[in-house]
Amino acid sequence: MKIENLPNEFTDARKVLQVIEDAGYQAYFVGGSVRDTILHTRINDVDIASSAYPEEIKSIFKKTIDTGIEHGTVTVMYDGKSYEITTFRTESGYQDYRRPDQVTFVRSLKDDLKRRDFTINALAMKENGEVIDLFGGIDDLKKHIIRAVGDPEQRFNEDALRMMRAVRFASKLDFTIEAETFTAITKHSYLLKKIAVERINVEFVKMMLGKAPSRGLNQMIETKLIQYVPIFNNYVSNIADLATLSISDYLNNETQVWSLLAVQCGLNDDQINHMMKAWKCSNKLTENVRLVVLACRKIMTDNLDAMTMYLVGKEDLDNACQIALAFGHLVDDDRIENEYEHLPIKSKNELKINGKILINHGFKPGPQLGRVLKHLEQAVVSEQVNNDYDSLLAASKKIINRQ
Ligand SMILES: Nc1ccn([C@@H]2O[C@H](COP(=O)(O)OP(=O)(O)OP(=O)(O)O)[C@@H](O)[C@H]2O)c(=O)n1
Ligand SMILES: [Mg+2]
Repeated sequence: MKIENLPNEFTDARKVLQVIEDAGYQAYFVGGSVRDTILHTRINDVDIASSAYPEEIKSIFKKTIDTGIEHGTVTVMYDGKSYEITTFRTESGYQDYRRPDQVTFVRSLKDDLKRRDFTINALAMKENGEVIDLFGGIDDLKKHIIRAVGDPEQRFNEDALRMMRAVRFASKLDFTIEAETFTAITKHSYLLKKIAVERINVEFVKMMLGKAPSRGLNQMIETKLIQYVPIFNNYVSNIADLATLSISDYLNNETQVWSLLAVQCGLNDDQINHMMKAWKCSNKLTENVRLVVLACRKIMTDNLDAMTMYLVGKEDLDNACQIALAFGHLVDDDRIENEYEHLPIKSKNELKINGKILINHGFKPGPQLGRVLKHLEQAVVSEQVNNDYDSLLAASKKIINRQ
């Protein structure tokens, strides 16, 4: 196969391949970028592999950075852009099911491709668009199949994360997992215990945001991978129920993914914190998920009030609407957006009074002042007090007298 019009992502990188070839070595595009070009889908990153050893790459280009030199990766700066170039390599050892004990640089493309995870990822492409397909990757792309390169058991023993990658690609592309590969995952699913949660997280979220997340979830249950991921091992029936919904029509981002799961598993705030910690998600993301879940539950019980909209904010309100839609709730998102737009204020900075002004009016600095401002915020949002200086000052005095 030869691809005539390479996507723009390759335009500059082609020059780098040419420079390496002119120096007498081989260089190819490898991995996801070749797969996605054949599928006509968006390319994530362009990886380059070469027969040149790292030291040789460094002697060809003026400016390089030793990114992961022990694994054979050098970053090359060329015409103001950076490119990661990895020497063809084989790997051996894998005592810990995630890292090779030894990486050996080789000159043969075939040796490099045969240690890769799936046939659709073991394609290489020359600078001129010619695709090298040594393991039937193009055929599998056509037949919509995820198939391990060579012996699937060996591939999963080398890196157990690849089992999650299989369900990720099956969902992302809406492909089936070939029978032997599927059986090998079922047999080795327990090895996922060895893998850092951060790496599982990346694949899991990509799976949920794929074309066929229900397929991915069902495969995680069938292969028992679900038993070896945090939290959801205790919610298998909730996950099975989730897989019956057409969630892919609604999910667009990571916040939605975790919020959907939290609502489906009926988690409270403490449990959401626990889930997010167990999956090593950031505090910021956790905060967003708590807000989205709060809003989503109110939307689904037709209880959405001004203060919740204010607290949650526009972006997460939109996320909450999407989750409610995914659960089949009829959501009038235009109405909700309109109500949000008409809130008297969107943030406390918009209050026509602040701590400093109140202090000038004789209020004492300290926690009590903070409470007064909080009250004012609530009163303005729920339209009990107008957002003007005089009304706010009067309301502040009333609040202080009450306390
Ligand atoms: N556990 C892994 C991870 C990666 N790879 C190989 O390294 C390539 C690049 O990996 P990565 O960027 O993680 O995946 P992509 O296939 O490029 O997918 P994405 O579009 O998400 O970048 C893969 O195509 C595959 O050939 C592998 O064999 N085993
Ligand atoms: Mg990639």
